[in-house]
Order: sequence, then C-alpha cells, then structure tokens
Amino acid sequence: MLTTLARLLDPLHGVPDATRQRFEDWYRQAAIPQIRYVAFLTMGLYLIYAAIEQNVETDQPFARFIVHALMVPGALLATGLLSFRPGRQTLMLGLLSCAPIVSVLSNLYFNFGSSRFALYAPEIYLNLMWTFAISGLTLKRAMATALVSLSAILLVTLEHSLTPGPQRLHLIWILASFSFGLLSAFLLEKAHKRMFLQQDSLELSASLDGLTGLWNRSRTEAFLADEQARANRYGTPFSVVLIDIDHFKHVNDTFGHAVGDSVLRQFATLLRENVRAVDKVGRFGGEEFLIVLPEIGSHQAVAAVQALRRRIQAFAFDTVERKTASFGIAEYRPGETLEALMARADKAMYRAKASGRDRVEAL
Ligand SMILES: Nc1nc2c(ncn2[C@@H]2O[C@H](COP(=O)(O)OP(=O)(O)OP(=O)(O)O)[C@@H](O)[C@H]2O)c(=O)[nH]1
Repeated sequence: MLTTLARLLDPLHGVPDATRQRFEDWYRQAAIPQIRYVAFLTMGLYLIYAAIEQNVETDQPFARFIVHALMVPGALLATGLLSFRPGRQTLMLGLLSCAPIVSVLSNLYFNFGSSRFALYAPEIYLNLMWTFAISGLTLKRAMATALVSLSAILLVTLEHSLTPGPQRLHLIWILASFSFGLLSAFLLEKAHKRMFLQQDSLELSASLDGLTGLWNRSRTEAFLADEQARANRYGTPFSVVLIDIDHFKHVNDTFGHAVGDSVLRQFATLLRENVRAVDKVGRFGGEEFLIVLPEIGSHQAVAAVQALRRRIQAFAFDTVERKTASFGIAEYRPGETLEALMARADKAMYRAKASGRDRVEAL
C-alpha cells in the first residue's frame, strides 16, 4: 500500500541506485537542448524588455539597464553557450539555478515600495513558473531555486501583505504561480521517469532470449566486444566458454519439443546460478550457450567450468533426468579478432565432443 503510493509519487521509488543514476544522466542529456533554447529565448525577451523599460519613465534607469540588458541576459547567454560544452554542465546548471534568484531580487530592489510595483510584479510570478516548468531544471533543483526566490519575496513583502489592501492580491498570485509551477514540474518529472522506465524495459527485452531469459546472441556479442576493448585498453585477461548440450536432438525426438524447451530453460538456470555475478551468460543459438568470463585466464576458467560441468552432470532434469554438456574454453590473446577467439572456443568444444562429450577443453 505504502509502496504503491510511493511509486505513484515517484515511479523510480525502490529501483537500484544505478538505475536512478542512469535516469539522471539520461534526463540531463534530454534537458540540455531544452535549457539551451529556453535560455536563448529568455535572453532575447529580456533584451526587448530592457529596451522598452528604457522608454518608460522609471527610477534608476542606469542600474535597471545593467541588470536587465547585461546581467540577466549575460547569465542566460553563458548558460546557453555552456550547454554546448559537455564538461561544463555543472557550471551551466549552477548559473541556471542562480539567474531566477538574481532576477527576483533585482525586481524587489527596484520596484518594491514604489507605486509602480503592481506593474512590475508579474515578472516575479512569471519567474517562479519559468523556474519550475520550462527552464529545464530537475524538480529538485527548481524547488531549491524557487524556494530561495519565494523566501526573499515573502520576507520583503510580508509586512505589507498583512495589512489590508491590494498587496494581499500579490500574495495570491505568488501562491498560484508557485503551486502551478510546482505541479507542472512534478507531473513532467513523473512522465519523464515513466518514459525512461518503459524505454529501459524495452531495451532489456530486446536484449534477452525469449525462451531462457538469458542474454541473446547480439547482446552477448556486444559484451564480448566490451571485454575485448577493456582487455586491449587495460591489459586484463578474459575468457569465453562455448557450451553445447550433448545429444540434445535425442531429447526432442524422444520426449517432444516441449520437454526440449523445458530442458533448455533448466539448463539456462543452472548456468546462471553457477557463475559469478560479473560473468555474462548468453544463448548463442539452439542448444548452444556462451559465457564471457571477465578478468580470468584459461587456467582459472577451466577450474570454474569443471565445477559447472559437475553440477550439470549431477542435476536431475524434469522428465529426461540426466543431461550433460561439452565445453570449449578460449582465453583472449591481445590483438586477436573476436572471430579468431570464437573459432578457438568452437574448436575446443568440438574437441570435447570428439573426446567423448561431458568434457572441458581449452585452446
Ligand atoms: N526444443 C528445442 N529444440 C531446439 C531448439 N533449438 C534447437 N533445437 C534442437 O536442438 C537439436 C540440436 O541437435 P544437434 O546439433 O544435431 O546435436 P545434438 O543432438 O545435441 O548432439 P551433439 O551436439 O553432437 O552432442 C536439434 O534437434 C534442434 O532442433 C529450441 O529452441 N527448442
């Protein structure tokens, strides 16, 4: 019940930290173009605003010009330009979080107390909405920025708002813009989180083998390529094991395809449960499987795979009881192609078959 409620408020509630981190990275990348265009557009609008303001009879026209034509547009221009620099995104978000606060403070400094305040106050409301709904900040950051702005506004205007008069209307508009802004930011973030989770589960199901739930062939090959890149970069070893169930055709022919499928599923579970968490187990096709073993050479791989072979040999499969498999191990040789590595594993596996099956061979 509580978990359902928490999930309703935050679709990422209870997901592992790594998934949350991936969401944050994904969200940041998605928000960058939005931040860039919103920053440039707002900068343009501020310049128009400053030009109009110069033609209106106001006090402190020079100081207003400095803030509205130089400081705020300057901060927005810097934000927009920094969005092109991947290494400067923290600075960009810092600027983006500070600009609305500076803008609200300047507005209060110039206008509060003057008879023209009602004319200039809408900028403050707009600022709160902007911070939450369109700036591109995450809910957490927008909330921090808007709360600082709101506290400043309340501190400065509260005394006037408490006495009867039009200032009280100002409080209502502040409350309205804050709450509408907060609501849209909350709903937007929720929608983004849902979208991320959907995309994530689509990506995952596209990487899995439908029958066994293991990684499919193309995903396993991608793991292999990652390991090869890591080995070439850091000089760490890794090994692969090609596994083929012995006389599997006999299972299909004797007990039918459904039993064959069930054996494949149980076999897959056995593989998954008897390797390290870092090992990647994939179904390569039919009754053939591949395990990628990071950080270990063929010597250690043989010991690990012998233990796995014994577990399979001793396992009581439904209907067919005993089933064995043949294993071919190859350790990556720096500089060789993945085709060459796989060809050696394949050769080792056929050697295991030729030597009587239920064996482990390394090449
Ligand atoms: N039930 C089922 N059978 C499959 C699946 N994919 C492949 N097969 C069967 O797996 C069998 C593979 O047999 P073979 O490659 O001839 O070899 P084997 O009988 O395992 O004998 P050895 O490999 O020489 O020990 C074939 O009969 C395929 O039809 C599947 O998804 N489900």
